[in-house]
Amino acid sequence: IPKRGIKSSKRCAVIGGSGFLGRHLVERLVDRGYTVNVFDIRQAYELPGVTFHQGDLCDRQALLLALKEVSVVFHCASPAPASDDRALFQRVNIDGTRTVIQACHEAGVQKLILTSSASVVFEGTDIKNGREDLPYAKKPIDYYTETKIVQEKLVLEACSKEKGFLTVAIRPHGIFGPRDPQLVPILIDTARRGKMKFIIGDGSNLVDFTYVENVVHGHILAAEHLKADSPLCGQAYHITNDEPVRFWDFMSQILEGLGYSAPRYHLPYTLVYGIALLLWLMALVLRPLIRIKPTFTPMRVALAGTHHYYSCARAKKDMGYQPLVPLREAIVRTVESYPHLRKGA
Ligand SMILES: NC(=O)C1=CN([C@@H]2O[C@H](COP(=O)(O)OP(=O)(O)OC[C@H]3O[C@@H](n4cnc5c(N)ncnc54)[C@H](O)[C@@H]3O)[C@@H](O)[C@H]2O)C=CC1
Ligand SMILES: CC(C)CCC[C@@H](C)[C@H]1CC[C@H]2C3=C(CC[C@]12C)[C@@]1(C)CCC(=O)C[C@@H]1CC3
Repeated sequence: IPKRGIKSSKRCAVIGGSGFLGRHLVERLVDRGYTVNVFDIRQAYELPGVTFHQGDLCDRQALLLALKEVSVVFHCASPAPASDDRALFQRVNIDGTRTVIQACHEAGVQKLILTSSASVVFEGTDIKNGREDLPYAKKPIDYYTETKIVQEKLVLEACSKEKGFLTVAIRPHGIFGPRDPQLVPILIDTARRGKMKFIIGDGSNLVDFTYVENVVHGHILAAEHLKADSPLCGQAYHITNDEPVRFWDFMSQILEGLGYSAPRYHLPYTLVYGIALLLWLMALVLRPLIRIKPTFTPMRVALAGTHHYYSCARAKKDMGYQPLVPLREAIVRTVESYPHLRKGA
């Protein structure tokens, strides 16, 4: 029988706690006096006050061991978007999230905080100051996004005040910061291969990039404000730096900060998108024979060439969210954290 109510509210589990966001979240939770269980397919580090449970979140029995005595669960595990593996996304993000919800019920967990994504409403066309009531993308831009939509719906629909199980979804966008395995490493790899010479479109499109510590702050605020009588129950919240920036200015600042040239020449958006689509289709057809990983995927081109920034008004109103680290400072800290990616290093 689940024992709700007698557990410490500062005992939590972070599923995906070995990952980029997960580890920053774990570190902050420990600083705030939480006892943390990490559940992940890999153990990436050790930290006093943190117990590691290695396992796959699709394995309910393994999860149950990590959720024992836990009152709050943060679920921030996902296969990397770049894997582009439909079956894997379906298994982990959809079936696995069902298993997480079931295990939370069995273990008597009181709160589940999901890391969703602002991309659940993005279809490859402009979004300006988008609010959470925008409809989910009818034509999601890739398999990753398709399964993030289903995942978010599953978690929000599971919210039940009657059962004493409360859920909320955090939708960050373009997370960056120290130890990020995606944005900066992919950008620098592309530059090193001489492919960062072009700006896709006219370069004026505004986008949200969110410093990892601000994303962590949003998650902890959500967990601490999520109560049966709070407006957070079963809701989604955008968490960004609240400072939309030109996509190409942001990329240029990172590139120049690490000693690389910023892109200068312009290419028409529709041309690059068309080529990316063609390459993606070719890669799909050839997959049984050879695995090709194009750098400029349709998803990346759409992200690089359209406006997509989101309003955080709901998070400000319901949980008092304000970004802790402004964009300028966040870029400086990020650039300093990658000495090994500097030009010539
Ligand atoms: N990085 C970004 O820009 C954004 C990320 N997100 C979401 O934030 C969350 C965290 O992303 P990142 O930290 O960037 O990714 P990450 O790849 O660094 O971390 C994900 C973690 O999940 C773990 N994991 C994957 N499959 C698992 C499984 N079957 N069982 C247990 N653990 C598993 C991985 O081992 C990894 O440690 C994800 O849910 C992602 O969808 C949302 C918006 C933007
Ligand atoms: C090759 C260049 C045109 C772009 C290099 C940078 C990109 C790798 C990143 C720019 C925007 C990022 C982003 C994500 C991953 C990394 C970028 C494409 C996400 C897809 C990660 C997962 C999400 O939920 C949404 C993110 C949107 C922004």
